[in-house]
Amino acid sequence: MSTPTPTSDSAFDTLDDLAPEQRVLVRLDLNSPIEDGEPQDNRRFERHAKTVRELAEAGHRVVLLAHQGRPGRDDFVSLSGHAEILAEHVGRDVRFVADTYGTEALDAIDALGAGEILLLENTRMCDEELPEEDPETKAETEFVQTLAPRFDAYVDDAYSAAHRSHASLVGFPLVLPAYAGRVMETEYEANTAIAAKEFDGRVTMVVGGTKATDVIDVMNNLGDTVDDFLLGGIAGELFLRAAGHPVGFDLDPDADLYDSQWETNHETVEEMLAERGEQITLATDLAYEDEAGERAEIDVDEIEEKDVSFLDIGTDTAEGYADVVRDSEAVFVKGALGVFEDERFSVGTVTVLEAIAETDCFSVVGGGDTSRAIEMYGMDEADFGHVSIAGGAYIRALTGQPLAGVEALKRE
Ligand SMILES: Nc1ncnc2c1ncn2[C@@H]1O[C@H](COP(=O)(O)OP(=O)(O)OP(=O)(O)O)[C@@H](O)[C@H]1O
Ligand SMILES: O=C(O)[C@H](O)COP(=O)(O)O
Repeated sequence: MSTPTPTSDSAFDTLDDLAPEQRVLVRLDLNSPIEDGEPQDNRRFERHAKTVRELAEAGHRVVLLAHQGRPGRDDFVSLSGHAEILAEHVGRDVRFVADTYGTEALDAIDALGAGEILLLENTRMCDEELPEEDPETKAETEFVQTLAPRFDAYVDDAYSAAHRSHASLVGFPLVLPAYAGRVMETEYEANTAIAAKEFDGRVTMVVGGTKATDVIDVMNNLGDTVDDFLLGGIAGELFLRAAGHPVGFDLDPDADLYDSQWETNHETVEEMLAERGEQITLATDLAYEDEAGERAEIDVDEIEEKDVSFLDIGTDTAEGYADVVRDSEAVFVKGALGVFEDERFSVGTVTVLEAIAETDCFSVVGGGDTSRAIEMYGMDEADFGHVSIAGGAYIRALTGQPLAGVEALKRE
């Protein structure tokens, strides 16, 4: 395992460039799963806590901005619970004020002492935050114009939200000296490595999960960089269907996993198989639930009827993929190879992740859902080069698209 580390010639000014005793406004991404109205602890808290602790220990006054959910959805809640979880990870008190830039927020900011930490309310509760607009427009909003004069510096740690051109992400870098936080630096380095780094040996990409269009875009963008794409999940089944196997169909008329994605993507998938099929490895066996509720497996060549739902790649395929991983210099993961949340169907995802963990390769594991398999099956995150906390931003990086928040932060 080799760890991607920030380079000294960073694209950004970083915390190393920050003057002492500043009033800093810090954008985090604490967007989390919500259960019964409460945020659930996850990697994002642990990662951002390091940036926040570093700033507080250095004696800065630290004011935090973050968002949660979207208006109209169940996960659109206050950040009061987030402050408690973050405080546990930072090991210091994190005050919370249920206001973002009104009088209550401004008073709480003014009352903050050196080394103290304050989290403001969900940025998406401000009307000016969300509409996707250019940085100049966002910089002129009342939200940005009211908060900015209270601070000496803006620190952006929210790589995983950087694909959004929202006020708290792209407005402040235009009006305050802007710096990348530690999470921003590390995520940026790791997630752009596939395009930016030169690898001498085999470069492998493991792709699966439920979003076939994302997978196809990633494969098309990285076709000249990656030697082997190892496929699984829904995306893998759609490729098998294009290769003529009776898999990758919605069997339940209410389900919408395969057929609409097939309609959108089948011509592209057929072309990809015809033009560069040698780069693309498909499962040779698949797993399903038999009548006794047990995991059962079948060779793809023996599947004659479309009468079962497949929930994982088979054991032979998983071992073959693990061999490719062990022979790779770099491995990137986007999406799970099966429904790993059910232990019976975790074999593909876990076998491949364990192979990455034991191989001395450069590795990045991304996708909000997929990276949960690491702790769920007792693997040590330290055995991976980088486990990304980004979902949509990771996809955009892998498909070669610029991220508005990253562009706004880069040095002129
Ligand atoms: N054969 C399958 N049938 C149904 N679901 C599957 C199958 N294979 C994998 N999955 C599901 O794919 C999910 C992970 O893929 P997803 O497309 O959500 O990608 P991600 O990159 O991890 O997450 P995100 O894009 O949300 O950050 C897992 O929750 C897993 O249960
Ligand atoms: O959780 C995420 O991926 C980011 O916080 C972005 O959230 P959004 O998709 O609601 O904009």
